[in-house]
Amino acid sequence: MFARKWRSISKLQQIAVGGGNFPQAIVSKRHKFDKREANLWNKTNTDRALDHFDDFYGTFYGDLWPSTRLAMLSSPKHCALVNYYGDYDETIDKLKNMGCLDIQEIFEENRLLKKTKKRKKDPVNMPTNVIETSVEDDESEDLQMFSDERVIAPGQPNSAYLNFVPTTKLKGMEDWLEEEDQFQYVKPTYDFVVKKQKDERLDFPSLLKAFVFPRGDISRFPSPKRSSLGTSNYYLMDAASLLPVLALNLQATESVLDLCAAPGGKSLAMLQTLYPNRIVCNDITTSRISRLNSVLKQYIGQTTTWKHQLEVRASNALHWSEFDAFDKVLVDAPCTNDRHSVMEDDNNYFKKDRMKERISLPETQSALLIAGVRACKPGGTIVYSTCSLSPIQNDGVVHMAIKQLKEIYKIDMVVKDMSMTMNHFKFLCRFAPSSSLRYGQVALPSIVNNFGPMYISKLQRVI
Ligand SMILES: C[S@@+](CC[C@H](N)C(=O)[O-])C[C@H]1O[C@@H](n2cnc3c(N)ncnc32)[C@H](O)[C@@H]1O
Repeated sequence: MFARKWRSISKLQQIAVGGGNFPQAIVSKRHKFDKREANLWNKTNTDRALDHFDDFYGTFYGDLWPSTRLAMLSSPKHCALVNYYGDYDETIDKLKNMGCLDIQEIFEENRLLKKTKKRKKDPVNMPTNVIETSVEDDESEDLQMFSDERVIAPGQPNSAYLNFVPTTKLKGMEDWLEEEDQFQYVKPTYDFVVKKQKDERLDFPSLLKAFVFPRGDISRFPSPKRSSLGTSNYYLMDAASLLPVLALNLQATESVLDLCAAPGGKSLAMLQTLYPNRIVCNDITTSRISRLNSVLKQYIGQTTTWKHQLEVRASNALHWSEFDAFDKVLVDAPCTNDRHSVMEDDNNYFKKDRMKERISLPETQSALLIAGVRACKPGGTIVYSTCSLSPIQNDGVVHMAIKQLKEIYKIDMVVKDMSMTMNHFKFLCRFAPSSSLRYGQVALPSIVNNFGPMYISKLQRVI
């Protein structure tokens, strides 16, 4: 632990505490590391974020952390989301000619490949007439391999970090409390069980087309071009941001709420499916709503397709009052935005005077998820996502929300296990092993395909 902290402070600071190249034992005798003191040194916000991540994620993700760290400190990759409302076919051809890969095509190929591999494993018992059977058969095999419903029982590993530090406890700690210090307040919650079911088969929306450069290729997309309709031909976004939208498994004529929608990348991806018969894009921040509106103008343009179906709302989701109303709800919550936190000093959650706000994020996220569930119809689907690797902001929030939904609102939830589905996206993202998470999947940035971080948890409201 000391070694990690030691590496994360600058050479100058090491010398200042009598270190330099001194063996750690000598250094630690001369100067015991003090978190409070370290934070008083002149560190930038990004330094503080990295220190925090080295400690917290280093412990949680183990061997996967150094390569994730390297990727987060390197230039991110993008995908090009083709705009249905701007030279769609021509853009697809252009992207293919540039050597880009069609995410949808590879996803479907992987699904078929997996089916073929399974058959090869057991050729003797395989009746010859099923060799060309449909993809659905493959999914049903998965179902057999996988128990239909699993109950996460109290006392299983990882359950210990699932309570938050109450913000009332923060008094007097404003200068130095780390997110990980929330652990010291944590008591295991062994008083309820969470049901987990295998996720349904994902239908990749046929019109949703997004392209990436192959693995290891760090080419950049040219800026989007104006199409013949005046709209832009593609939207550049993190490919991992498509995962929460895909996890919703949108179907034609469904109603969708994007509770924290701005600046609108995921809303735009939903619109590209042409599926929803109603879509509400909500956000609390006026300036970000303006960005959302300009994205919609730039990409949807003058089309009347969405005139009566698309609504942009500027409201605080915590006061949402339209209950039991939507088939699908996306809660893409505000979070520490880890990539931003290690790269940009401005608007950084690790700024000293934002400490309270940062530490209270899980409570806010949990309240937003609860609002999203209450806005969803019974039987409907809710996807919770963040672009943080923090187990507290991810699984911790989902756990807390499920518990409160049950206790306060008498709403039962089921967690959908998306691990099988996400297997088909391994060409795109590197996922943390399922054993490290209980309620979702997390895409870890990797230098060969630098997307993410992105955590996704899929829930179904039972009643
Ligand atoms: C991660 S960003 C959303 C990104 C967006 N989904 C996208 O794909 O472009 C989180 C958003 O949550 C919004 N937000 C934070 N608190 C909120 C609240 N109480 N109600 C509604 N929106 C909120 C922020 O303004 C921010 O735009």
